[in-house]
Formats: sequence, structure tokens, C-alpha cells
Amino acid sequence: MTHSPVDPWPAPDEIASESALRPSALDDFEGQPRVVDQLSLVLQAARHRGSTPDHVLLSGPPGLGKTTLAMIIANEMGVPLHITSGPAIQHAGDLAAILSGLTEGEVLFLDEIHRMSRPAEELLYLAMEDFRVDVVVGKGPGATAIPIEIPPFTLVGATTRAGLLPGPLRDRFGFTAQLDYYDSVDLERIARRSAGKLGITLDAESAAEIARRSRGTPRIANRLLRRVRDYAQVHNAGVVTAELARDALELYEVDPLGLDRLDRAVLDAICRRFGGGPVGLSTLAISVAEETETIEEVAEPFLVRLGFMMRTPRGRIATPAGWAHLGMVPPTQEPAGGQPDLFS
Ligand SMILES: Nc1ncnc2c1ncn2[C@@H]1O[C@H](COP(=O)(O)OP(=O)(O)OP(=O)(O)O)[C@@H](O)[C@H]1O
Ligand SMILES: [Mg+2]
Repeated sequence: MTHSPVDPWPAPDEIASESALRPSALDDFEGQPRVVDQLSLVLQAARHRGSTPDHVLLSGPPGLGKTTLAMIIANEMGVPLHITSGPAIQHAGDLAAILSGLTEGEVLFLDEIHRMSRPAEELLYLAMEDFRVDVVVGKGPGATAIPIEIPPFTLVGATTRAGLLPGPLRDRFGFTAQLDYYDSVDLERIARRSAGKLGITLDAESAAEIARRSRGTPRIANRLLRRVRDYAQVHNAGVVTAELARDALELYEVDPLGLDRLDRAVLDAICRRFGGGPVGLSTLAISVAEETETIEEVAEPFLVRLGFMMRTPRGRIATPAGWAHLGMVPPTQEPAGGQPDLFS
């Protein structure tokens, strides 16, 4: 599968350019006002008490700012950030080693926390609650657990799948934030702030062109901005205009609502080839020459979010809004009772 400009996941070569655009203070983090206000209070109160902030759980779709917020928390508290992730912790011992290496007040960022192993999770419960880990020495009936004190720290967990977290783990976080998709005003601000960091100026209209195609996701806004910048460098001595932004985004096949080639192909197939549906997932996948997983995980969620298609037990169907986006009208159904009444 090739990486589309509107994929919510980062491309493998994007890590450096992403970190260059990360805001480092809470004041520079755009949007999500409730989360920002609440988090600011948690951090201020901890600073006031001279203690470590409560453990923080951040959940939400990819690219909305979970890693960014984790870095901001450590920054605002003036402490180092340790980064690890659920899949990187194979054994409980791996986690015990990380935890016992922390010094007081540090922030441990545990990304994809829902993918941690069960034994590691149990070890984490104790560490979060009592700042202690039990290291098991020996095997079988002779095994003994040696408790090791660990210094107070703040755990920041991030997950795209909050629903997969066991209740006892979720309950141990003092503060939980659910990040939502951003509105276009926030995305315009993000694009303009990032443009400043890239050394280009972006007028309001160009920023709006980028924002409306960004699917509510800052990662996508920043990526589209970088593509527009490249285009401007090649075609217009680096100067971005709204028309140029539109041309660039058209070249990358991102339409004014943020649909890419695959999204449009799926919608087009449902409407044109299958009369609006219902059509089964595997038939749909074959007709657009894609894997079923790609359709299900990449194209469908956004088409459903826009209200352009629905998943029903009988298959996928296009909504009137979906038809309208293709500039078509759904075939009218025969009025019940046969002949239409011409005189009413
Ligand atoms: N509120 C925001 N203001 C400004 N920039 C943001 C904001 N949220 C995210 N970004 C930018 O978007 C990019 C992606 O954000 P980040 O890596 O924090 O997402 P994430 O939620 O951790 O995604 P994933 O689930 O893939 O790990 C970063 O370059 C970051 O700078
Ligand atoms: Mg992240």
C-alpha cells in the first residue's frame, strides 16, 4: 500500500519533519480547549504543591497530538521525558528495569499502552499506585517477590483504542483526556504556525485550502503544508497563494473535502457500478483493486464520518450526500402504488 497524503499515520520518513513542527508549550498547542485548560490546571497544581502531576491518559485517533502533549507535559514540568511503547515491552522485567531507572519527578511516556503484555500491565498497576515494583526472584514454590521502591513519577499513557484498556488500568490515571478531530479554524492556525516555522508565509485563504482538506487532523495539515511549500518552491519562487495551494493539492489528488484517490474510487464504485449499494466489502475491494483491510481501515472510516456512505448488515451503501459529492443524483425509486399521480 502506498502512503497517501491524507493518511492519518506518519510515513516512515516523516519523523524528523514532524518533530520540527511540534509545539513545545501548552500555550502553543492549538485547539482542544477543554483538554488544554484541564491539563494546565493539573500541571499548575502539581507545581504549586511541589509534587509530581497525576498520571495522564491521552486517547484519540492518530495524528491529533498525543505524543506532542506528552512532550509538552515534561517540558512544562521542566523534567526529562522517557519514551517507550506497549509493543516494546515484551516482559514485565523490561518495564521493571525502565521504572527502576527513573529519577524523581520524571515523565514516562508509554505509547500504544493498549498493546502491553498482561504481566507488564499488572506490574504497572502497583508502580502507578504505590510507586513500587515487585521483582520475582527464583522459580516455582521457592520464588520470592522482592519489593523495590521507585521514585514518584508521572506516567503518560497514549492509546488510539481507549476501549481496549482494562478498567483497572484506566482507573489508575488521575487525568484522562479524549482528543477530538479539530475544526478548520484550529487547523488553519496550525498550518500558519507551522508555515512560520518552515520560513514561509501563508495567507488566510491558502491556510483555509489546506485546513479543509486535512480531515480534522494536524498531522495531515502539516503534511499538506509541506507539499504545498515544495510546489511553491518549484513553481513560484517559494511564494504560496491560494490558487497555487489548490493546484498543488489537486496534483496530489486530494479533493476539497480531503478525499483521496482511493476514497473517491470506493464511493464511485458503490454509486456507478453497484447502483448505490448495498455491496459487500470483498466485492467492493475487488472492484477498486485494493485489499479489503485497506478499504475497511483507511477509506471507509472517513467516508462514513463525512456521511457519504453507511455500513449496513447487507453491505455498503452510498448516502444522498455521497451521490451529491460525485455530482450525481441517486436513482429515484418507483413511487409505491405504481403510476405517479401527474395531477397532484
Ligand atoms: N494541537 C496541535 N497544535 C499544533 N500542532 C499539532 C497539534 N496536535 C498535533 N500537532 C502536530 O501534528 C503532528 C502529529 O502529532 P502527534 O505525533 O502528537 O500525534 P499522535 O496523536 O501522537 O499520533 P499517533 O497516534 O500516530 O502517535 C505533529 O507534528 C504535531 O506537531
Ligand atoms: Mg504518537
